[in-house]
Amino acid sequence: MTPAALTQAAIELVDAIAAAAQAGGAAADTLIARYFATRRYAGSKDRRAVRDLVYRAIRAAGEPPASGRAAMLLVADGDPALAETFNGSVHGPARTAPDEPRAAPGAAPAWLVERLEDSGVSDDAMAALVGRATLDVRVNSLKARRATLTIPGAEPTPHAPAGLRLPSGTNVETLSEYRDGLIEVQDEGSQIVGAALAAAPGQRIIDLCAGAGGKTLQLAAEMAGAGEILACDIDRARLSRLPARAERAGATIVETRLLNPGREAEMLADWQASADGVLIDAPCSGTGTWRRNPEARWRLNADRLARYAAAQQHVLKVGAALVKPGGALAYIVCSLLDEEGADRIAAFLAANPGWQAEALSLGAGAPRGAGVRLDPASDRTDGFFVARLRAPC
Ligand SMILES: C[S@@+](CC[C@H](N)C(=O)[O-])C[C@H]1O[C@@H](n2cnc3c(N)ncnc32)[C@H](O)[C@@H]1O
Repeated sequence: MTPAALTQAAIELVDAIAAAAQAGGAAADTLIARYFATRRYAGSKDRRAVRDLVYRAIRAAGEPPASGRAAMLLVADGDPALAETFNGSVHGPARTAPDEPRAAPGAAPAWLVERLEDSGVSDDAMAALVGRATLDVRVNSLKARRATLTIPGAEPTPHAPAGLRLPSGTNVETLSEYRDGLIEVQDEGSQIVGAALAAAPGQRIIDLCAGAGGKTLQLAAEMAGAGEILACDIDRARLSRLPARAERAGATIVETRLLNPGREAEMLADWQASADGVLIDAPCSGTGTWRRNPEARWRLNADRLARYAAAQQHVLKVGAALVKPGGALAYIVCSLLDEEGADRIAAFLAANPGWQAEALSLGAGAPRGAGVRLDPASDRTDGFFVARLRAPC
């Protein structure tokens, strides 16, 4: 494909991605894969180049752009070679008109910038939220030690004891260490907050919002494969991926239980007030993971955010009832917004006298409300809020 044709393809894709984000449609990666499935003439180098342009445009435009072309022109303003591809050639974009509008630059839509500012998120952290993510894996201590793994280009992550940072673009799934369950893809921030429960061997632990089990497998490793973990979720597709991952990781103490929304307490009656620890990796807006899905900030609106807060309050209530007297509850969201993090914990503590927030020393992050917050500017991780609460005895 010619450079102009690459630009045109990227413009078409940004159009589709912006429309889908606002209509609750497919994610950018899915749309890019679909686009190329019907354009076999594009080689792998072309696909990489288009994908790179698409993500540069998504990252640059804070508000959903009026068009893919307006977003690409914004990027072209800082890239003369890209600007030259607006040359009116056969498969390329039309020439730029005088005073043609550009998409609005920024880290996020204005209403979200305001909410992030209200949550004490600095300009640097906001800009880093849409930067490029690192590629981190967690060494599975059930099968391996970080010090003895020799993955080309891998460096220990600065804070998480089992983390390795791989060169960007590494195809992890082709590594024998991955196939043999010695490593799992997991951002360093996720490893740091996942350790906040401080689960120990022999304990009975519930991972209430386990999804496909990223943190369940971490808990199993921290527990040295001794004890019991019940991994739950309301999403059948996600939870069904966990048993195969657990088998690969040698995590034999994990059982799964699919919950019906609204009937969680009933379906967990056998675990009421009996868990040593409950991990709640709550459903959230994912503002902390925009580095990986920058179009997600075009997807969010105030109603959705309010629904997340209600869901968070709900899972906190369900999870707290499962903790035994004196047991621990760790609450995590991959968001920097107080309304999903610090405010949810403040509301829980106000409504549940006797519960106490504990000080956390995670080696990263900064105090926020009753918990700790990690951000991509200070910690070079995805953004997270985490708090650990102790149940009354
Ligand atoms: C942030 S994701 C979990 C990610 C996962 N812990 C990991 O480390 O990969 C949040 C999960 O909460 C689940 N969820 C939402 N509402 C729930 C509920 N009422 N009970 C249990 N799980 C719920 C969602 O289906 C989703 O999989």
